[in-house]
Amino acid sequence: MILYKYWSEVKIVKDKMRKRGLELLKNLRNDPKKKVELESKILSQLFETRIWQGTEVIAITMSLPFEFNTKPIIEEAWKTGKKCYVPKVLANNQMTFIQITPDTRYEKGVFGIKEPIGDSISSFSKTALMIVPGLIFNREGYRIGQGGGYYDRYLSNYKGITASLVFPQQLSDDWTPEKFDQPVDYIITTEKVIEV
Ligand SMILES: Nc1nc2c(c(=O)[nH]1)N(C=O)[C@@H](CNc1ccc(C(=O)N[C@@H](CCC(=O)O)C(=O)O)cc1)CN2
Ligand SMILES: Nc1ncnc2c1ncn2[C@@H]1O[C@H](COP(=O)(O)OP(=O)(O)OP(=O)(O)O)[C@@H](O)[C@H]1O
Repeated sequence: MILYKYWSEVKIVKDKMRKRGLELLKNLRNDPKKKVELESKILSQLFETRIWQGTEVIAITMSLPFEFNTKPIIEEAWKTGKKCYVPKVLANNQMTFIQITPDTRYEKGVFGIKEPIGDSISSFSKTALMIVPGLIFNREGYRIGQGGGYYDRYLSNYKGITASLVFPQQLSDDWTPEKFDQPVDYIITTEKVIEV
């Protein structure tokens, strides 16, 4: 961990790391073979965990092309009888989760992220497993996301289990989390599952 002279340096460093994270994900997208190879290793790690096997509900994003492809996870969840929920962005940097099924229709929201059409109440049990997106992660489970604070806000009231799927290059301890940053419970990498 680094000590900062000025509080604002924390934000400056986080912002640099965020840019770096975005850049490395975009580079990985340009090497689809490598991306699929890393993703399938991480998926095998995820599907072996008891947190995956033991949950009946998952909350997950509809991924953008440069992000970890979540489609195989949603399909595996349905195949094994789990319910899936995805975020819908609301006003004031809040979000809610809506259940999807193979029949769900989508519209594009902010950033072109697919969101289910129509509204429905978010309600999933405390035993849900939430797969949390991010750009950079440290070994204590703290993350730097796209910068809206959506997950930090949501997770501050969330009681279930959280895990993130992390490419090797996304792991970095060269930054300091802020007071409001919410760590995830599990970091799932190509080689191992880190319980923080
Ligand atoms: N696939 C996917 N879905 C996701 C996320 C994600 O990281 N990936 N999110 C993870 O959080 C939430 C959406 N995140 C968003 C983050 C920023 C902005 C956005 O409009 N940013 C503006 C201005 C930022 C601001 O006003 O604070 C911008 O960047 O110009 C929108 C959505 C929920 N869904
Ligand atoms: N619980 C909270 N309540 C109110 N504001 C918050 C909360 N958590 C974070 N914020 C605000 O959200 C802003 C963005 O936070 P940050 O830069 O950590 O986003 P991020 O973690 O990258 O984004 P995300 O959580 O959407 O992936 C910060 O300016 C912060 O003040």
